Amino acid sequence: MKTEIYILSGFLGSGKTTLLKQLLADEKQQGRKVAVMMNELGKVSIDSDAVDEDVPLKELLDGCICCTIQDKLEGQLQGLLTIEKPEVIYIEATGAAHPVEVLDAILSPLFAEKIEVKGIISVVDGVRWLNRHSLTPQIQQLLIEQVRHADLLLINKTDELSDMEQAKVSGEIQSLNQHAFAILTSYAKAPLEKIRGLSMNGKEKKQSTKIGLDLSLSTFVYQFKKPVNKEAFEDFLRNLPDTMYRIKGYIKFDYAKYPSLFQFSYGMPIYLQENMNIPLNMVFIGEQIDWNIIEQSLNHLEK
Ligand SMILES: Nc1nc2c(ncn2[C@@H]2O[C@H](COP(=O)(O)OP(=O)(O)OP(=O)(O)O)[C@@H](O)[C@H]2O)c(=O)[nH]1
Repeated sequence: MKTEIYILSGFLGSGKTTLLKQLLADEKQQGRKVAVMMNELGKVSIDSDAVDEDVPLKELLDGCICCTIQDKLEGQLQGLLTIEKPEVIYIEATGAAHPVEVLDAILSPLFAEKIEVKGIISVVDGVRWLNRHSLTPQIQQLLIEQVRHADLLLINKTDELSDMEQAKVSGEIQSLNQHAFAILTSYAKAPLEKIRGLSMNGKEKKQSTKIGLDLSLSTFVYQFKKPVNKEAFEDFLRNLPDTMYRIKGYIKFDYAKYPSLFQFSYGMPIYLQENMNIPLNMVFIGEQIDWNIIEQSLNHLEK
């Protein structure tokens, strides 16, 4: 059984913890084994009070997921997966994290096959959204990215918005992200079956258009069975669409004794020769990618 992972994204104070509490109460009813990972920008995490004592909690203090503590997150996740073996993990990402960075931080090629990322749920503070123009351009951009990359959107704090304002926020948000289901909520009260029904796996995801293209952010894990030719692999890289944001994993070239760790982000490839055998898993994160074509090309490299 794979461990399900849900990412709760959204700006500071938008209502992520309020949502998390409901999800945890529901998990308790279902009797599933749950873990929570949180990261906060400040030193002290108040939100951990929201979590029951029997839920393993890994707090990631001192920074956002995206940069300083990415390795720490990976290590903690691996620890959880090998020791506690929860059935489901909720990751409450700080308001300062970009969804691609969060996905990147949790999808390690060493244990990607043990997890199933169910989706990114972005909680938007409706009031803050309407007043966003008073925020710095960087923060406005981050708010937009969190909306654009969500699989499910909660437009929260509707109790503080008039009907007209609610219509305005939902219109703006839905025009930024047409594939995600958007729900107007007060105190993040969302139908939980919408959350449970999410899937981010590029190949399992319901295709959203006739041409079979997946419009949203999605992930894919490939396992090489054979060594490949480096020139052919580099040809494959050159033909990738610009919306392939990250690739990382282990690949073995036909001339080498051991695999190389390969990293690719925004078009830049990096190779690092390993000195032992490691399972040849490669993780892909992209948007609007036809994963069947990627899989066929990778299969072809192994011929
Ligand atoms: N009026 C109103 N307040 C809400 C709503 N949802 C949450 N709040 C309040 O907003 C505050 C922040 O909510 P949290 O759930 O802690 O938000 P968060 O996104 O986890 O915040 P950080 O942990 O700071 O990122 C709390 O005081 C909540 O009680 C809502 O729909 N309406």
